[in-house]
Amino acid sequence: MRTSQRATSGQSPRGHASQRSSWTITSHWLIWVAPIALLSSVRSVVNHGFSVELMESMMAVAKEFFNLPPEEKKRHYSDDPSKKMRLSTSFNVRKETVHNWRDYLRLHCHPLEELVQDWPSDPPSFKEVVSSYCKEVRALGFRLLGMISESLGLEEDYIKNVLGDQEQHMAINCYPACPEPELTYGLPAHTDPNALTILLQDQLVAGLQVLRDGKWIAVNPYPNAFVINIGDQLQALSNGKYRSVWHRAIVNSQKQRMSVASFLCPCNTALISPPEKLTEDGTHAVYRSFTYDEYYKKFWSRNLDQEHCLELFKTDRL
Ligand SMILES: O=C(O)CCC(=O)C(=O)O
Ligand SMILES: [Fe+2]
Repeated sequence: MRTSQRATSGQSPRGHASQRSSWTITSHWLIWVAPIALLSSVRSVVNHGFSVELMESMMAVAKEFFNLPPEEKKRHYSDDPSKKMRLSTSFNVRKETVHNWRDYLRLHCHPLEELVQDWPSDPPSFKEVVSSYCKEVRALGFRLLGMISESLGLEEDYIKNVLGDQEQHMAINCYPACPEPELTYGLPAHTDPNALTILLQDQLVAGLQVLRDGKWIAVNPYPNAFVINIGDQLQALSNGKYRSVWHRAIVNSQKQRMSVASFLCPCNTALISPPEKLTEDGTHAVYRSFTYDEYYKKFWSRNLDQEHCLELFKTDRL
């Protein structure tokens, strides 16, 4: 399913890959995650109350799925982004001319009971493990949103209420070993269009990088940690106080790498607009109000390598 293509950016994807992120939070994440996230918007969190066995089972079943024979997997293949369960490749094969070295299984996960029956039944434990994981990840995401609200001086449930009955999507990413890794990306630089992303990384193979002060920095796997990415919607809602993080995945010639990204997304009708509390001192709204539906359609109508989608919603552009 994959096609090797040249990366669009002239910059070497391997630059800075060996640097270790200094941002990993090793303890007291409940205390630290919100204030630190104000400064920069990707964090590794541990002591998160999430079952380590479940994290391991999730990664194991993800690997098992991608190790199935291609004939078995291909029944799930689709390039239609509106499908609620599909196996696909690269990012948006209908739009892009340059593809990336990634296969992924994308699942809509809420409401779980309505969706789970359409998920793969091979490996046999897939539905059970992934459903349990989705439930736990949702609860963790809500705890984080509560902390982020409070860090902005808002009620704990403010953001959760604004985002409505949140959608939840999952991308199980598989980046096979690539014979010419310097020519391509697993995923090129992008920000996540949703509110909050909870990323489970392969413990054995590194590949995630984030942009900080103009440099790409490796976020290497850390035992039992999740990486938390702020997405575009929290940037808009917080009037730019939280920033959605530019990140990318590089590939290597030796080993397949996996990651499991869980995306909490506002419901389609949620109105994304900064709370009065953040503008009452005369600070102007950086972005015009929009519904998530409007944003999401705009995001998927474009390529990942274009200007940041949020730029199109800036008030000083009107
Ligand atoms: O594989 C990774 O570490 C990053 C995945 C990612 O950014 C995504 O699925 O949006
Ligand atoms: Fe991402």
